[in-house]
Amino acid sequence: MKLVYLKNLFTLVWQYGKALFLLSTIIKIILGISPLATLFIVQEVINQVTELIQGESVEYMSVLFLLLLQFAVSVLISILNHVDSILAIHLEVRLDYKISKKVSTKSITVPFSYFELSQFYDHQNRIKNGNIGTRLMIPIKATLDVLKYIISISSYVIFLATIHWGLVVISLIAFIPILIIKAKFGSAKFYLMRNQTPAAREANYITSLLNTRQASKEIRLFRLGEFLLQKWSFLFKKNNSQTLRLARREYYAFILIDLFSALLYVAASLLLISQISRGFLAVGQFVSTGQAIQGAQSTINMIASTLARIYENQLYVEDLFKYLNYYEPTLHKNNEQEKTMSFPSKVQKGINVGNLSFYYPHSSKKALHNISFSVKPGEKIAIVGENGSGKSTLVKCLMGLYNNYEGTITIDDIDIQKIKTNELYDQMTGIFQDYMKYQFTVQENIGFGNISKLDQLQQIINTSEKSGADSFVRNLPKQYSSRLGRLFQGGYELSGGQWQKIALARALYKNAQIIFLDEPTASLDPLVEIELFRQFLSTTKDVTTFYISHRMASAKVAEKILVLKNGEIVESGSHTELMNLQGEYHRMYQAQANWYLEKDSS
Ligand SMILES: Nc1ncnc2c1ncn2[C@@H]1O[C@H](COP(=O)(O)OP(=O)(O)OP(=O)(O)O)[C@@H](O)[C@H]1O
Repeated sequence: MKLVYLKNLFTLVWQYGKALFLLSTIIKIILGISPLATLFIVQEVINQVTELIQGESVEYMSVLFLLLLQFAVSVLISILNHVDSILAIHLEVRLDYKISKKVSTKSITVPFSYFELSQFYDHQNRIKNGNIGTRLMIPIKATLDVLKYIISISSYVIFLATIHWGLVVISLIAFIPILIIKAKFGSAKFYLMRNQTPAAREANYITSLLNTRQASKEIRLFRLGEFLLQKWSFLFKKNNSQTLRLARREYYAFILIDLFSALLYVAASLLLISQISRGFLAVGQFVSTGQAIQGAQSTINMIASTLARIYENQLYVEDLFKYLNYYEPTLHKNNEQEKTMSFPSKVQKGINVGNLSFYYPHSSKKALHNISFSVKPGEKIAIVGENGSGKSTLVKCLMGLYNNYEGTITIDDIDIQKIKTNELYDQMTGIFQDYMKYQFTVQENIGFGNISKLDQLQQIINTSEKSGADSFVRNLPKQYSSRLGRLFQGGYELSGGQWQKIALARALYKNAQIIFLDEPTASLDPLVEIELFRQFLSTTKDVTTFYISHRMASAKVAEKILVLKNGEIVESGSHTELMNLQGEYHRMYQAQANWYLEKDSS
């Protein structure tokens, strides 16, 4: 058991809920002593009542006082238990909030390339499986419970020792096998869950496919329902049968433990009977000793289960802290402290890319190979090439999303890896192929492009006009306050092209010096695309623009065109230069032009 993670957890608890934790500890100590107090009171009550029945002179008031005391103690125990539960809930909610926030902060601060690692996804999934606060409270509550049980067992042992030392030995012998078996199964369960995560994640993915609107069209059209359901059943059953097998083995072991405990109980009873036959025990002592033996055995059982629970959950705690400290050295070329340079307030020389090569994590194939080019401030660059030629990868490297590349990317001779991340992103904007469709209002969807100006409605409207979104937003019932998407009540679904115009507006809303457009107009018809491009280029004259488009007619308007093939730049120049070259660009352009001509004449 690695106690260091448990210690880290307690440090956090101390940090976030010192008073709650202290109060809870005091309550556990009082509850730990309470069984001994109850035993003594019960013993006295029975002794005095027995004497009363036998006609011996006993003070009625003293019996009444003992009964009242017994009542008061049981009420106090009940109140303390409830207060303890309330304190635990407070602590749980606080921990859930603080640690969930830490986990989400981790997600938004790790390098983008972490999301290419499936083990990072699996780890994230394991951590977020269930309520974090509840899972963290289990070892905390359990540790405090162990403290309570140790106090209780000590008091039972002292009590039993006053009767006969053999009773102490019998009670303690029960402890060892119970502890071993429960710890063994606790760890087995955790490792099983860990091994099951990839299959569970895939099963969850299939469930989400079966339940989403987006997938439901293809599922019906291609009649995928039955196949996906079978795939899900296979994964589900595989995990379930492993879980059930372990549960069966665990319960067989528990049956053995119960048999062993029963045997020990018989031995203790024989010892008690021999004590009575030799006249060493009064009725009250006999009853309370019986209670003490049972109490000791059940407390031992509880200690063993609770320690096993701590063990099982400390593995979760370990997993959580490992996630919070997850660090993939190869994906961190420069940490934030080393990023000391500012982004030029106005780019003078431009961008220079030198011998850029890039591998995706855990991939042996180069996605980019020896890319070199330079771009003047305000220049409009089109990147063209066949599917998989490396266009999006190049754009992501230029955006600073990946930093584990070979070669250099500089802006006014400053290595982008040395520029403070916030400043870099303040000066860059863009729209991705898989842009987001935020299920929020239009104003938020566009305003997210410049979060500090989220409430500047007039500026949002101006930008929306530039992207061609304003005309249909005006027709929505609540215009810019209309919620988009169907996920929440009252949302309006847009067409693919309309969503794309909203995403384009979001990209334009930031006054950045560089803009990246990765197929920003794929959902628009060609004429609208060209018109939008012209409008866009005229309003963003000073902005250095990189755009990827599969429509060669759009690339034509660029000042410089980069032609990518298998991760390399095979040609670069203006449209006229490249057409004269009669190479790859010419081939692609002609192919598209012919296609349109053929379509026209048919
Ligand atoms: N996340 C990833 N992990 C591993 N390899 C990837 C990843 N994304 C892309 N690749 C690979 O990198 C190469 C370049 O992909 P990229 O997406 O940059 O191409 P593209 O030119 O933008 O293609 P498209 O026109 O289809 O969008 C491809 O071989 C692709 O398989």
